[in-house]
Amino acid sequence: MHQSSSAFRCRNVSASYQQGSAAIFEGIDFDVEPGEFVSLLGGSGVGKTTLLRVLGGLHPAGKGSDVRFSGESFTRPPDRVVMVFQNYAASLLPWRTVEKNVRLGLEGTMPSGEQRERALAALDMVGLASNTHYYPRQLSGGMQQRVQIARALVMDPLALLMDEPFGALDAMTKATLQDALLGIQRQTGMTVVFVTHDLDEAIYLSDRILVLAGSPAGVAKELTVDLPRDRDQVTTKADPRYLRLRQEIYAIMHGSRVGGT
Ligand SMILES: Nc1ncnc2c1ncn2[C@@H]1O[C@H](COP(=O)(O)OP(=O)(O)OP(=O)(O)O)[C@@H](O)[C@H]1O
Repeated sequence: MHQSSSAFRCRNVSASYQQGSAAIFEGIDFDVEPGEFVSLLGGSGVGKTTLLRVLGGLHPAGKGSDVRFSGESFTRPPDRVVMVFQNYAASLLPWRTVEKNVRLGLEGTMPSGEQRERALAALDMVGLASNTHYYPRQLSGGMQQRVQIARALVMDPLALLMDEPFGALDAMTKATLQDALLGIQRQTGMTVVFVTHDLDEAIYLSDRILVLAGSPAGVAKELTVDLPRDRDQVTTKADPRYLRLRQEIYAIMHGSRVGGT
């Protein structure tokens, strides 16, 4: 898996659900650099999922929008841009083993041996190398979400678009998967755009955070997370810079100012 000149570029991006109806968001401008981890953070209904779907070519951007991946505009999902959804349980096929679920996207594109090799490599990355023959019903929620991530990784993505992938997991499992994701990103160099409404999760994972707010929504704030990489659930979250960012973002999301900055 390799890094290339892939990145998102958004200018004046808007979207709505019906022609002529009010925009969910408008005037959105941002770039995502190759290998960067960017979170879209905001309250429920602000439009995070819709924006992610626009980046993934699954929802049309409004008139006058300019959305590009690797310098190219698109109207369908760009090659090697892969989505990971929150609802992992519903998207695994119960009659297929873990390995067969992961191979799904490769079928018909390469010989069986190669599919298997790639599936096993992806499962190894998410820590499921010894569970390849399990069926989804034999897996915990966290393991099912690991399978989903492996299913995305097997496509050799340049960019992963993740929609609250850990939203339904307990705190412990969530923390473990956050660290697994950071490890995978370091290893692959892929670009990640991550939707969450959990500000701690956004700070812990990201290089940069875009806070969406308003109706129609816009980018209320763009913050660089100046915390060292090699993050750790305990020490990173005790870092004064982490706490300052947390305070600042909380104030933006709750419409008040904290600390007078
Ligand atoms: N299929 C749809 N048809 C019509 N309106 C929709 C559709 N999907 C979402 N919306 C509306 O678009 C707005 C943004 O929804 P979206 O799911 O993008 O927000 P979100 O920030 O991801 O919310 P959440 O955090 O609750 O998932 C909401 O007002 C929602 O009601």
